[in-house]
Amino acid sequence: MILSLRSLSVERAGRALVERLDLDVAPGQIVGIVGPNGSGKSTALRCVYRALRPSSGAVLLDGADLGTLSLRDSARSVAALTQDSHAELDFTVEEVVALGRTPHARGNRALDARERELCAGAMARMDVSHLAGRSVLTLSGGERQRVLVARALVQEPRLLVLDEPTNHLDVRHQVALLSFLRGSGLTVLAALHDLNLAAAVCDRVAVLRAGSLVATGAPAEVLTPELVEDVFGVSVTVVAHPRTGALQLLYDLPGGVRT
Ligand SMILES: Nc1ncnc2c1ncn2[C@@H]1O[C@H](COP(=O)(O)OP(=O)(O)OP(=O)(O)O)[C@@H](O)[C@H]1O
Repeated sequence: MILSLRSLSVERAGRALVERLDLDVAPGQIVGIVGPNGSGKSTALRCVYRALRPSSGAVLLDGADLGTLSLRDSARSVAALTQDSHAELDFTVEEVVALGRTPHARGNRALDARERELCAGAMARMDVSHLAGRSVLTLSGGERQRVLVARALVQEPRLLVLDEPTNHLDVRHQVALLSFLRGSGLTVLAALHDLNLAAAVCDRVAVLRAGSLVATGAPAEVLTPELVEDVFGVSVTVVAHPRTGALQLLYDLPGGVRT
């Protein structure tokens, strides 16, 4: 396993935000964490990218307790796109993407040819090459999100942690990002709100409710109408996509056909 959460618990102000969470991510797998607002998805991810220290339990990276690694060593292995990824400095897009190489750099050296190519490739992949010289302060939410994904990619991590990666992205860029992840061979742990996107992209889905794991497994096993009703309080019909066969959750929205 690249990543194992072992009985991970996080408490704040006497309340368990995450409670005895066990979760494994194998090499090349995409594992999604889904759950209602406030169920502990971001809190669990924060422990993986070391913005939070667990109250008990452990995060193992390649079998080693993450808490025993230096921050620099773990940053070489784990890249994160977070809910609080700030790009508040007046850097250009190109400069922000290049910052992804920081954990691998010795001293203040310039990027070598391979790294420059890596940055250019990640910017092209995320469709931000045309923004290279722009200040990140002037970007739209979705453009900024794509720049931050490019920065995480140039980190060449063993594990990519993504907290709501499709936030702010238009449909085209959502599909492009998820198709890229699917074909990339990257090992990914992602918190996702959209259950259809989770079903389309994840090898395994973990469902959290009030900090506890209620189900884990392949999307088709886990995302049943019963579970979605029980955990999210929403009634759904599950169908197979008529062309691709992919699992689709149809929400019973009010209204029906307008006449
Ligand atoms: N520092 C903190 N102190 C107290 N409570 C906190 C703290 N950080 C988060 N929480 C609470 O912990 C719970 C879990 O938060 P978290 O951000 O992990 O949820 P989430 O599943 O990612 O939610 P969302 O879907 O809304 O992004 C929430 O109820 C939140 O208010």
